[in-house]
Amino acid sequence: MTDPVLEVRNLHLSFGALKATDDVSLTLCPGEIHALIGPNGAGKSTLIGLIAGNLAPDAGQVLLNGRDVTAQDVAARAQAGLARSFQVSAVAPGLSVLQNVALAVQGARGGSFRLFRRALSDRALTGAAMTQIDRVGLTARRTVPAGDLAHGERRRLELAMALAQAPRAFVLDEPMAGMGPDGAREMTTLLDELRHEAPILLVEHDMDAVFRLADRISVLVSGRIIASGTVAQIRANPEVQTAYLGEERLE
Ligand SMILES: Nc1ncnc2c1ncn2[C@@H]1O[C@H](COP(=O)(O)OP(=O)(O)OP(=O)(O)O)[C@@H](O)[C@H]1O
Repeated sequence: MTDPVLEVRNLHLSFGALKATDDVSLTLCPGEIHALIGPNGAGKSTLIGLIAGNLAPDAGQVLLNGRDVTAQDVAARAQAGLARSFQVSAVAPGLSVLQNVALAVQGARGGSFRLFRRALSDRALTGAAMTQIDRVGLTARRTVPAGDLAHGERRRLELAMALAQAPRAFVLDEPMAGMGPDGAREMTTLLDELRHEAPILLVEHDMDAVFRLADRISVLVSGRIIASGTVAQIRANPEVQTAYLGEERLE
């Protein structure tokens, strides 16, 4: 079996008496989309925070490419290849799409942001940035200030910035949120392509998208993973139906 790119081992985190993360283990393997679903308050954001390094666990480990990163902060995990997108955003609204992505490329190469102006006139940098902009379908919008983008375009910009960091794993927090049906379909197609770049841990409430994209689904309820399996297994799991999906949503 291929080694997981991202592995979470027996993570625990309590807020006072509340067990927000209760002995959670999961893996993310090359090429896959592993969806994490669960009702509001199940602990999805907490788990993402533990994986990305915003939160420190009471117990357990996070491994990236087999290396224990539990003691590392957000920046160190990002440098190690963990690309988290959508809730924490570094998009500068006054800068163009191209400038934002060029800065992300520069940051990934360890460049100093004080060399900002030089970065924007560096052809190698802008060339690398354009490659990612083309991939997410924003070529025609490259000179537009990020602050003027429509919601779905902004999400694509954030993906281009994540791609610029040559990620080893994506952790995506509700990429379909706030999108209409067309936007959600486009994002679904894009994520389906990106999984080959780096596997995706996907937190998403849009069950159509989850059922279309996920190779595996883990269901989180009250901080615990109550089931993990393929789309077919999860749809057929009676405990999942009771706890979360509801029979009507499975039809
Ligand atoms: N900093 C905190 N202090 C105390 N309790 C917290 C804190 N952060 C989260 N919680 C609680 O932990 C539980 C899990 O919350 P979390 O936000 O991780 O759930 P979620 O699955 O992401 O929910 P949603 O789908 O609504 O975003 C909730 O009961 C929440 O109220």
